[in-house]
Amino acid sequence: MSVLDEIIEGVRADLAERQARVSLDELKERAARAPQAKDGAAALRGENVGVICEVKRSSPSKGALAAIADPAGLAADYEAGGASVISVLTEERRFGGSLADLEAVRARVDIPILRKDFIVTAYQLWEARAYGADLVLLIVAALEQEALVSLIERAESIGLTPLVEVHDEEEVQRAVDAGARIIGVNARNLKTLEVDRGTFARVAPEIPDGIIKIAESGVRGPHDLIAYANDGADAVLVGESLVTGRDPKGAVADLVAAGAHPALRHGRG
Ligand SMILES: O=P(O)(O)OC[C@@H](O)[C@@H](O)c1c[nH]c2ccccc12
Repeated sequence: MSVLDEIIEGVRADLAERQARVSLDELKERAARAPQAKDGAAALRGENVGVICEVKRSSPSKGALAAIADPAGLAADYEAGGASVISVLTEERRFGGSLADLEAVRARVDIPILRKDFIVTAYQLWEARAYGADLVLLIVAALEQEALVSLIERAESIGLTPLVEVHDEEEVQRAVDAGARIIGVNARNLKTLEVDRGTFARVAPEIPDGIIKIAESGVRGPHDLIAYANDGADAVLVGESLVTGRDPKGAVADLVAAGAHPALRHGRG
């Protein structure tokens, strides 16, 4: 069984428990009371290279990264540094996240929030909305094509913006066929957990114009953002280097400043 399969097995077990506790109707009522979803695509389509900053305590590849006692405080630092979007890991077993983290971050920041999890059913989309997310990650490698199509449609119908994650050219084709408008190329292979920073440059040319392109994983600082931007990234998604650094706000500000450099505009369409 691959790491991805193992993660999803755990996610399904935890999901079954929540479904037994909270009915879909209750979730929908809660979603109706949540603040209206913000436009996630608009936040990523700006002139400058956007920076999606992640709240992430641990990962299957590295184990514990940072305790993050105050996820909302960290997210507020990201926002103050100029982040376009906050990504909140809600997977519990391997990433140490929770819906409580999502809720706390929502209460604190005004910019759009991405729920980062392994979404396999519509119930999780309603959770995302109920706890204040504006975008959701949908991982092509984790979903049958039919499920991918229906989750994209359902997400959009309840106001969520799907960020569809791919790892290779074939998955780009599936994402495009399924109607993705934002595609994230993850440099970390979820089956082997290895990071290959060349993945984006290889895969991004297969993404049609008009679709927002995000480079995910492996950004250590401004030089990696610039490299991804030169290969056509509209935004980058950064976790580890921010949560393990001493000055998250300053680190985000440095990335944002690099992403605002006029020279980068030529490489992107
Ligand atoms: O910590 P990094 O290397 O900066 O990567 C962040 C993000 O790309 C990574 O956390 C991620 C990308 N896709 C995912 C899917 C599930 C969980 C996590 C992820």
